[in-house]
Amino acid sequence: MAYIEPAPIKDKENPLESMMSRFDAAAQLLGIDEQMYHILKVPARQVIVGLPVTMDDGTIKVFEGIRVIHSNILGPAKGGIRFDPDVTLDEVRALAAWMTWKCAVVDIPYGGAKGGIACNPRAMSSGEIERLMRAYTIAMLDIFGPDKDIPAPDMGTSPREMAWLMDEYSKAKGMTVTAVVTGKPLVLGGSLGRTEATGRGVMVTALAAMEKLRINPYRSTGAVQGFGNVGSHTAALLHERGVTVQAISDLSGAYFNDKGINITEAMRYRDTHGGSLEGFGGAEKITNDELLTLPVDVLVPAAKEDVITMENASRIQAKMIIEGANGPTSASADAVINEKGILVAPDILANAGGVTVSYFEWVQNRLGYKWTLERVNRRSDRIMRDAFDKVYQTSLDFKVSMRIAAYIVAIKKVSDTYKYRGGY
Ligand SMILES: NC(=O)C1=CN([C@@H]2O[C@H](COP(=O)(O)OP(=O)(O)OC[C@H]3O[C@@H](n4cnc5c(N)ncnc54)[C@H](OP(=O)(O)O)[C@@H]3O)[C@@H](O)[C@H]2O)C=CC1
Ligand SMILES: O=C(O)CCC(=O)C(=O)O
Repeated sequence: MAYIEPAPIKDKENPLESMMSRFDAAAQLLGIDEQMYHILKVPARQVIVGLPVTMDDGTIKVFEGIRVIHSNILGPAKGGIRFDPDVTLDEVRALAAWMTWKCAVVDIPYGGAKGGIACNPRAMSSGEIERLMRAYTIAMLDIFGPDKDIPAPDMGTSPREMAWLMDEYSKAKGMTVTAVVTGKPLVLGGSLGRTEATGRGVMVTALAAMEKLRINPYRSTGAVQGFGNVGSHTAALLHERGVTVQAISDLSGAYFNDKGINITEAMRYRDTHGGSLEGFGGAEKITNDELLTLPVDVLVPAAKEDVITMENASRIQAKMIIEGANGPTSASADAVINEKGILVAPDILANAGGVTVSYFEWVQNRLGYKWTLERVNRRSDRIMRDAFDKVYQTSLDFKVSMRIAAYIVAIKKVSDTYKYRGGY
């Protein structure tokens, strides 16, 4: 297949540049005019706030809180909040744009947003994190809202933080507003299935890709980088569908067993050892880079951006890469990966199960009703499979990789919406 791909970026990449180079390639193929190009490129709103927080030792530390709304043309903006020491404005801008494209790929009525605070939640007490989250919520009171911008968890945040956000927002509004945030604990109006939804979508995508490559899951092997929300549930669900998951990892390193890792045991170990796999037995310790280059059928990067780069792309041996993380492949690695004939299900398709079930959570909150797990899973599986088929067919029609095809599907939907709405 002849691929039309973005030009490689020479210097160290940042996620925003990676996102933009794929966007440019797809926009060019679609023949987007210059005005529309600029409308789609520039974020609708970017907010940076200073957040003074009293630390446990009595000192006051000021954090920088970011929220970027890339687009709200399809509906309220939607996207997670990241707590990580490496958070930058460019990263959040890229993540917000990816949310716009992701929601369009799975055809849910949301725009894209993302939030981030540069902090190290592992080095903070629960009280310090709670005060930070509440301060961020108050600072974003005019930004957030069930019809405006609806946050959710991302790296370093979980249902616990979403509960604090919901509580602080509700107190400020003088009423309980469950639909202001998704990924909440069940008791506060969270949806059944949201915790494992992103991993489940990754699994559905991997099985669809295996079908195309005629790989029998029961005779297949996999490796998953990252063992947080996305990685651990992906590993568990792939295992449940017959895949021998030979390697898992977190920041402490990677753990390899060619007979397969016991994922339930690994999750239990992590949960009883301060959230880390450090010291996990029954596996050989390898590096995260070695995990990425294992000769497996399915590779799932589910940790963070730019882990598959020009430097290691030529050593990747997997038959398919199913992107659980946002932006795990640098744009400069695309051409090498494509030349090797590796099927890549891109982030804006493969990890869309999370926001899909977040959408279901918001719908349930607004209806004041609760769906069964069976209904949530059935509907999200169908959305994920339909999106996969649409992107796959687009890649055949345009003779491009699935990544560029996903951008084509998304950009077409968002630009058509702008054209019909007009008014600019
Ligand atoms: N949560 C969600 O619903 C969604 C998340 N995503 C994306 O998935 C990715 C992971 O998010 P999520 O699972 O929520 O995050 P979590 O914070 O729950 O987990 C992140 C995992 O990645 C590991 N990790 C971090 N840095 C590295 C590294 N350099 N090498 C190897 N492992 C590393 C962490 O290890 P340790 O625990 O040791 O720090 C942890 O196991 C992100 O890109 C996020 O944007 C995408 C869609 C939805
Ligand atoms: O569930 C959501 O609303 C957003 C999840 C998210 O941040 C993502 O898909 O990257």
